[in-house]
Amino acid sequence: MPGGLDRVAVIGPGAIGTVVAAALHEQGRTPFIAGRSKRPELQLQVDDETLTVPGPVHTDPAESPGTADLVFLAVKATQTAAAADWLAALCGPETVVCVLQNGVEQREMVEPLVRAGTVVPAVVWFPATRELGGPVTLLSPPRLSLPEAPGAIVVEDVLRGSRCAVEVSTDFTTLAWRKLLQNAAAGLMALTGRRSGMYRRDDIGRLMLGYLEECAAVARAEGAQLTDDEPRRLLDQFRTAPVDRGTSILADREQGRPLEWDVRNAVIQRRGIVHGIPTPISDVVVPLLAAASDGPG
Ligand SMILES: NC(=O)C1=CN([C@@H]2O[C@H](COP(=O)(O)OP(=O)(O)OC[C@H]3O[C@@H](n4cnc5c(N)ncnc54)[C@H](OP(=O)(O)O)[C@@H]3O)[C@@H](O)[C@H]2O)C=CC1
Ligand SMILES: CC(C)(CO)C(=O)C(=O)O
Repeated sequence: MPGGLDRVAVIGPGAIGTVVAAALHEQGRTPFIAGRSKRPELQLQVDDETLTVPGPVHTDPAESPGTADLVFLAVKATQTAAAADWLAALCGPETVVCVLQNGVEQREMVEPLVRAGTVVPAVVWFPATRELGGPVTLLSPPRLSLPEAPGAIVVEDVLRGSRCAVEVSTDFTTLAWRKLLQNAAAGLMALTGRRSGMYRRDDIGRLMLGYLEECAAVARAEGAQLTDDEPRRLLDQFRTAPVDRGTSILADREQGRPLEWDVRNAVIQRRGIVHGIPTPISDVVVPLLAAASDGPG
């Protein structure tokens, strides 16, 4: 981690963490890399180019170089608690923690683990995949949305001019829920073991529209400005995507890892209860995802 004002760290050098680490490295801001599995370096495949981010990936919080100015947290939401020692080792009162995770509850989940510092959620719009033991592949240009909030300016400054675009929004609630709808619907792929092509089926299209209407009703109650045609627009987006386009929750299912069913799907059910909005499709989808993830059996 370089000295001065650019002490940047990435916790969780997986698909998303590697993309951000590469964007930082290309800008001369090579981050300190905090992970779970030892590796000498990170590799990112972008079209025909392979970018290498010098490591190593540190796996012991005792190896922390001290507090960072900016920490990107890119572990899965199911892994956040296990990354608490890294957060403790890298965060001081001036540290900004930018949470690169799906969901709408990043602050509630991460703030209790950051004893000092400011937590800023981000919407991660780009897909990236990670082969076990292999490089990460970037599938579309990296783009983040952040709320107009303390700390967002630090993220914007650090990534300015890099391959990872940062947008600071005055209506983050709408963006975060729009992305959550996308993730909730993508969760159906983890149930079928199929990719985007499955949304072209009429029966799945009807199920998805009903599910998205339900999610949109909860999102609106939470303050998101979603238009009536949002569910149809999203369905069309999934139907026109390449048939083999996956999603990180499907990758987790295929690799036998715990699924982010709580932050991506159950949250709609939970917030529906708060607002008195029925969520009959979630009431079927969520237990199936939870059981697929956590068993028993
Ligand atoms: N992949 C995608 O296309 C997108 C993902 N997202 C979201 O981004 C977040 C990150 O997802 P993604 O990058 O796909 O996940 P990955 O599984 O690819 O990466 C997670 C990384 O965190 C590491 N890790 C696990 N536990 C710890 C720990 N205790 N301390 C430090 N590092 C740890 C993992 O290590 P190990 O190598 O040992 O597994 C892995 O390198 C998720 O919330 C996801 O929903 C959002 C948009 C797109
Ligand atoms: C690919 C994308 C952007 C949409 O599903 C995603 O958020 C994920 O894979 O988790």
